[in-house]
Amino acid sequence: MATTNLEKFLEYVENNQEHYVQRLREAVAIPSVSSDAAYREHVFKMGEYLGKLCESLGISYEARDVGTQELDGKTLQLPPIILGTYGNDPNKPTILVYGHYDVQPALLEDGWSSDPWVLTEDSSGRLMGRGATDDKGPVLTWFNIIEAHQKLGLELPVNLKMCFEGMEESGSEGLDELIQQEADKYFKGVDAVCISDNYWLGITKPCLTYGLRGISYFKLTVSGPGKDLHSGVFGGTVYEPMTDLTYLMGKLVKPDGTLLVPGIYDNVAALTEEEKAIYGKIDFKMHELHAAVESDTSIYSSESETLMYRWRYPSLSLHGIEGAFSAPGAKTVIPAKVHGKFSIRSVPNMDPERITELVTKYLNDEFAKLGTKNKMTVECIHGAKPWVSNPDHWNYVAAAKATETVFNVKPDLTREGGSIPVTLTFQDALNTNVLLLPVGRGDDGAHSINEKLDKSNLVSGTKLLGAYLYEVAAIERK
Ligand SMILES: C[C@H](N)C(=O)N[C@@H](Cc1c[nH]cn1)C(=O)O
Ligand SMILES: [Zn+2]
Ligand SMILES: [Zn+2]
Repeated sequence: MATTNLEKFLEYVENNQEHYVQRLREAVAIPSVSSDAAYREHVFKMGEYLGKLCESLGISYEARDVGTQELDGKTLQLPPIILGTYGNDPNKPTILVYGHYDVQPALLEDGWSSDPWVLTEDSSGRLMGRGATDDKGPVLTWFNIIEAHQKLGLELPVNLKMCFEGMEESGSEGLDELIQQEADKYFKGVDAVCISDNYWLGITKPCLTYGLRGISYFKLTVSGPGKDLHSGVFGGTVYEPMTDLTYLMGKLVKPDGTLLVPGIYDNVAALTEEEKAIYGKIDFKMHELHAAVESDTSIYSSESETLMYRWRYPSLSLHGIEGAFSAPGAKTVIPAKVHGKFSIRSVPNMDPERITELVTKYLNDEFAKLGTKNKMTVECIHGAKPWVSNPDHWNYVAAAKATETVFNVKPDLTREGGSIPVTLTFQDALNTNVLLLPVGRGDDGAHSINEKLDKSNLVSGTKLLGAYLYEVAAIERK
């Protein structure tokens, strides 16, 4: 029997694994941390790296300047949004793929086993390095797919449009405006959107993801003394910013995860019997969660409750305190100004503006009760709305078929607790279906130390996303 183009493609990918690992190694070596001004030049370098890939593969592209941002009192140039176009055949569907080329911060001293900017492969084929799974590995698969087709002398079955940003981990600044402006220009004619920027639930079963929580990220600042002070000389005689701040942070959430901000649960969508039934059918086991977090400190003992509190109820996490003493040793200091960082993961039908109002009022009320002479401010520094898509759409049917081709299994339909600001913007501004089609596993450790992507997932993910394009081209789209 004649070999199909898809079969040729799958075989090519299988035979070129080391090339894909090498490409990921080059990308991981660029520390493109978007949240830290000191790393901004590297975010630009990563954008240039993708631009060069586009050039080498004949992808027509533009590195779109989206202006500046204010960060820590400085005006910084925002990294460009890479817009690429590959193919323009009116007889083919057009798929828009999105990903991000910025990463979370990473320091060896955080506890990494090796340099986070050097991709390290262990004996089990785990490719460890910051951005390996979030989101450099998945972004590179789109280039791997185009390259494989060129080497094989094959056309892609679809037209591809690409949108890769360098600010996703810091609120996607500049992207929403660009999408609104370009909805009827660059993005015109897009039939569906595919994003690979999340993970399987566990470590073996692939999934398609149709919902995400939103995020409201807050900075709570308390200041008093004009400079850091000696705690022996001044302790007990001045109001201490850290004392006020930690008191307030302790008033935000209970250890069992309950949010303490009055009114915060008011708009949370009610749980229907129909929705409740979904959770029991998902292939997910508590031991997989325990393995992923490397402890058994889960709040809920059942799989269903755990999934509900990850996907459909809000959570509040305390992330850190900027300005506080945190080095080794025993410095006896009273920090003069401290910034507490926390975020709320929001769910349908919570509204970001209402969240900010409720949090601000609550913290001001609680601060007033302290009777301190220090000053307090609170601001939401970035946010994203929750997103839910229609998993019955042909885009999901095509992805499910591709999953069966590559993994020989029907994927689970999942939601996820993380946030990708652009999902809802694409859905609304382009009036199109958005699909999340993950490459990595639930234990990849995105945002954590020792982030990894298994080599087998890099390879199967490249096959999956390529097979998805074939299914999109073949499916009845209405
Ligand atoms: C799910 C995606 N890969 C991701 O990690 N998103 C981030 C977005 C974000 C928002 N503020 C900072 N980063 C997340 O969910 O934390
Ligand atoms: Zn991330
Ligand atoms: Zn991501």
